[in-house]
Formats: sequence, structure tokens, C-alpha cells
Amino acid sequence: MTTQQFFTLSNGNKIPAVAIVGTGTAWYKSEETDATFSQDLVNIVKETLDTVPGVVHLDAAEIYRTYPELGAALKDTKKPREEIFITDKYSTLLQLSENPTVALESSLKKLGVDYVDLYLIHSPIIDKNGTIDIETAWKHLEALYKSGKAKNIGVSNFTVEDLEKLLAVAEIKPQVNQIEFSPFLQNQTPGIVEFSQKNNILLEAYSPLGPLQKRPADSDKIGFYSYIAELTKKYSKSEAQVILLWVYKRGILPVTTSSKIERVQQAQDIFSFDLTDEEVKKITQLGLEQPALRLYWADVYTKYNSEAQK
Ligand SMILES: NC(=O)C1=CN([C@@H]2O[C@H](COP(=O)(O)OP(=O)(O)OC[C@H]3O[C@@H](n4cnc5c(N)ncnc54)[C@H](OP(=O)(O)O)[C@@H]3O)[C@@H](O)[C@H]2O)C=CC1
Repeated sequence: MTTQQFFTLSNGNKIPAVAIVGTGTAWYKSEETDATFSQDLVNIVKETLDTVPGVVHLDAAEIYRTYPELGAALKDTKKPREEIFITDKYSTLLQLSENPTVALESSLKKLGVDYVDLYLIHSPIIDKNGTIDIETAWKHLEALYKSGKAKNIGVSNFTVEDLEKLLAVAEIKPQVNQIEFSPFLQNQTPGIVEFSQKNNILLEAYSPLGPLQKRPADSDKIGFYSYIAELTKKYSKSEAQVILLWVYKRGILPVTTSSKIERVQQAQDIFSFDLTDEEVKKITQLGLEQPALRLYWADVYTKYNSEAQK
């Protein structure tokens, strides 16, 4: 039996507790043209919407250049809009649009929807030639929230210092901080997990399956992998399902993706089993014994690697 779980955000709204189709990473493109259009992505999103029960959580962003594919799948599905949770992000790094209001107007058109469920500032890192700062960008998000075009708002890749600065000026607090988080990267930047959780900002974990994406050749000799294998046998679940559920049990929302429909379906199905508190703790500890594995934003955050596994 599949049951679905939700987190409750600081404004009382519910968010599906796992995002099953991220449209960046493997799907990322540096251009949004007819020639780069990915029918494979349309197919996986469409099949997900048509076959996965419950509210389906999709993760999009301006910088991924995958709105046309998402739009095509959304246009084609019979799943009602209220059973689809769409996250979108404004790119501060490249500033592809002059501000978040302009960016969201454009993405809503391409997606063929009237609102997104969650709108994030993609990073605190700003285009050096850009014209917008984080405080101004946040004002745009607050206005979009008030207008109903973004049902919830938040940030991504923010450090404790970035959050403190934003909290000092925000009228509406960010409801989410989407960061890289996996057993091999338990603090993207110093103290970020504890700070976000104390301030009631829901953390989302992108690249939660880093240890599977970058499995070392001698993984059978590493305690973490042997223990995950033991749990897959105990629960008859995949390694990915065990790790995604561990993320959830840490109070963090995993954001995953796959080109294979079975894996997407399995990601929605992680609440059909449970890990004990001891098992959650042991995965945490065995993960911490491994060196930091950082897949994104390495140029700015590698300096924190020695504090990332604490
Ligand atoms: N805010 C930000 O700055 C960032 C946000 N993101 C968001 O997060 C999403 C997910 O990130 P991503 O790193 O892809 O997430 P994951 O860590 O969940 O990795 C997904 C990848 O792992 C592979 N995979 C899935 N299951 C297994 C398995 N059992 N064994 C080995 N490999 C497996 C998949 O390949 P396969 O197709 O073969 O199943 C897929 O390519 C992105 O698409 C994006 O939406 C990502 C990076 C940065």
C-alpha cells in the first residue's frame, strides 16, 4: 500500500515530502531551443503524472532550460493541477531575467499554469554583472506570494549568514531552503541543518543519492554500503529507497530524479516501510565516516568540506 507524507511549512501549507522528478542535473541544458528539446524528459514526466498516485512533486528552475518539456507533459496529463506540486527557481547566478517577477511570468507561460506551488531564489551567489541583489529579489518573491502566483517562497544554497541577512529584512520568512544533502554531505555549509531547522525553515535535500551516483569501486568494503545492503534485504526495498527515507527521517525533504519510471515510482513509495531510530542513527554515523562528497556549487563551498561531515 502506498501512503503519501507531507511536511507542513511555517505558513501552515502542506508540501509533498519527496520531490520525485527533478528536471536539472541529468536533464540540464545550456540552451532552450527546438534542437535541445528532450522527448525523454517529456515522457518521464508524463508517465509519472499518469501513473504515480497522490500529489506529484516536480522540481524545476529557470537555469535548467527544461520548461518546454515540463509544459508539454503538463498540457498532456489528466492529473488535476491540485495533485501536482511545482517548484520553480529564479536564477540569481546568471540573471537570465531582470527580476523574479519577469522570470516567473515567463515560466508560468511556458509551463501553461497560473501559479507555482513553491518559488525559490536559486542561490545567494549573484551574477557579477547582474543588477539585482538578494534583498530586492526577495521583495519580488514576497509580492509574488501575496499575489498568489507563488503559493510558497524560499531559497536555495543559502548559508547561515545568508539566511540571517535575509531574516533581518524579510517581511515574509523563507519557508524552504533547498541544499545539497546526502549521507556523505550532512552540512552543505557550516551549521546549516541545525540553523534552518531551529528557524522552522524546511530543508530540501538535492542530490540525496550522491553515494549511489559516485559509488567507489571498493564499496563492498565500506561499512556504509554494507549496511544499506543489509537494510535493502530486511525491507525488500532498493538502496535508493532506503537513503531517501533516511533523508525524510532526518526531517528533510529529498529531491531526486531518474530517467527510469520504476525508480521514480519507487521514490514516491518510500513511505510503505519504515526505518527504526537506531537504523536512522547508524546510517547517519556510517555516512559521517566517509569524506565529504560535494556534487554542486563546489567552486564556492569546497572550502567548507572539513565541516560538512559533522
Ligand atoms: N538547487 C540546486 O542548486 C540544485 C538542485 N537540484 C535538483 O535536484 C534534482 C535531483 O538532483 P540529483 O543529483 O540528480 O539527485 P539524486 O542524488 O537523487 O540522483 C539522481 C540520479 O541518480 C541516479 N540514480 C537513481 N537511483 C539510482 C540507483 N539506485 N543507483 C545509482 N544511481 C541511481 C539517477 O540515474 P538514472 O536515470 O539512471 O536512474 C539520477 O541520474 C535535480 O534534478 C534538480 O531538480 C540538483 C542540483 C543542484
